[in-house]
Amino acid sequence: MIELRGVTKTYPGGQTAVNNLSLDIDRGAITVLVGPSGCGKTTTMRMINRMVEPTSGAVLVDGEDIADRKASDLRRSMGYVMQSSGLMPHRTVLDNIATVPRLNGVPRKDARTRASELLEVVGLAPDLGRRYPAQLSGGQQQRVGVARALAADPPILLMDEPFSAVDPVVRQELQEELLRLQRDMAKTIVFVTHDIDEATILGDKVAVLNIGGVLAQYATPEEILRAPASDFVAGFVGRDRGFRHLSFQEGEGVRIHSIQTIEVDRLGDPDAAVTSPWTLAVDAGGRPQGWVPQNRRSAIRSAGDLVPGGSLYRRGDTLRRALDAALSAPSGLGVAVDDEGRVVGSVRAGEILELIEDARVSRGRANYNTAV
Ligand SMILES: Nc1ncnc2c1ncn2[C@@H]1O[C@H](COP(=O)(O)OP(=O)(O)OP(=O)(O)O)[C@@H](O)[C@H]1O
Repeated sequence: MIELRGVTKTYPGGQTAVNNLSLDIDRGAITVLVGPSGCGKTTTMRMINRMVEPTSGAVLVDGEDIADRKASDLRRSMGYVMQSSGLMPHRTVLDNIATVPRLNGVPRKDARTRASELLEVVGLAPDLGRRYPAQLSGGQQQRVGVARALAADPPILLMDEPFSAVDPVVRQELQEELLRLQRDMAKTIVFVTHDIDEATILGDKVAVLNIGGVLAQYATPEEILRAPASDFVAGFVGRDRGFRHLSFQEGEGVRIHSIQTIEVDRLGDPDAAVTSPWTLAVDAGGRPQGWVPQNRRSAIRSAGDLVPGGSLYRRGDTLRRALDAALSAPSGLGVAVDDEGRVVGSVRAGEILELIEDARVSRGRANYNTAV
């Protein structure tokens, strides 16, 4: 566990970046520090590996004051991933990943073997290991940055805006990858971001900081969305928080209705019945391909003529996914699929809203009153 005990950092020149911050960071979990630009996130993180020394207060790791540890040893026991991947441009990807193990005395061959394994762990092809960082895309560089931070198998991983320089699609992939890795690794991860969505997706716990490194709220993402502790937090969490909170509500009770389907191969067959206002076209494996509106049946003769579908709801997904499936479907019928992606039926927005309302009521009035 990492404990910040009344930590303050005033930079030379008088800027107080972090003011009397106390925080217990759980072992084996992802703790996200989030807040507006300049609120002291990076300073806080850097006090954990002594890249920045606190002006007062203490940081403890497993009960030991890190001021008593040699800074270079401490840093090697913590992986560090930055926004710009921070890779050394004149070294190959493999050598970059092997850097810290080499510094720790691991023989070159062993360090490179481990580096190759790590490339695979972070989802990169082995042949990329021979390239130089400039020959990789931004997203690939960030993956290498993660591999390098993991190379010495440190119990603690510090990640400072590691995914903010890549486009939203790659960013989502990297977030999913990190969560997948974390399920196996169970590292103690401290993750800095200014993006509240990223914070709520990744964090087991989220610390919202205000300017001056003042802790505004420290709670689970679910709680921060449901019950922001102050106007500042509510404002920072921003719009759609009610909707985003649905990400934390299980969609198990969602009713699945039967749905009329037609195989795409039969679209050209005028005898193939389309009796519902909207019929879902499926491939031979039963996977959804798009919609046939009854009033345009004659114009839809092949897969290319179909009206595109919306998002899909898998059984067990959250209420947010269920509602999104229903709202994004042109038919108003959210398509529900099984784990293999085969259509199992449809879900309806009105029923999902009823479930949301039921859940709200059963959470209890007192609880809800603190949320609004
Ligand atoms: N080396 C430094 N010397 C003086 N002031 C600094 C130094 N580093 C940071 N600061 C100031 O301390 C405050 C907090 O900076 P910090 O980088 O920790 O914030 P942050 O929340 O990580 O910001 P961002 O999201 O913009 O990266 C800012 O006002 C910043 O200008």
